[in-house]
Amino acid sequence: MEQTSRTIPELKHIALVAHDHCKSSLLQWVSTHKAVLGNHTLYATGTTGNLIQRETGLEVNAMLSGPMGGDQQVGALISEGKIDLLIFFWDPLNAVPHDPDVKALLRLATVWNIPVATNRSTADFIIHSPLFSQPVDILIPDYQRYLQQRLQ
Ligand SMILES: O=C(CO)COP(=O)(O)O
Repeated sequence: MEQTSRTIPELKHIALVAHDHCKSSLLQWVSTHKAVLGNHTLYATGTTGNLIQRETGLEVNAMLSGPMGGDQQVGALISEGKIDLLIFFWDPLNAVPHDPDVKALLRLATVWNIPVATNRSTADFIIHSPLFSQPVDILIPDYQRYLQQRLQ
């Protein structure tokens, strides 16, 4: 696949997602970094987003709840280049009914090469990275060229 680049802007669009046993951990992380996160545009799956809003007062664009399609909505935004960073505390110790959607979300984040944290220490590394507070060029699939080649 040919690649092109896009710029992750200084003010980022950040998606926040947590499975039920990981929600308290994500809420603590968001509270710790509330001042920084408040400068960015936040998205989340339904329950996670409403809990963040309620507990921290941060404004969050809440999708549907994960099992009802929220993971897929976040994945669609990633495919459209509308999400710059994914913080997804997924639960490695409990099964969820929408496991294919979880896999699909993580897959699309990898396809579109956005930074992903699946646990708290990675989230800490990301938010403390100098790259977090500046514009960053990332390589992404060159969709237009991909389409042109397929239509030849
Ligand atoms: O299930 C989820 C992610 O797979 C999260 O969904 P909720 O935020 O609605 O709990």
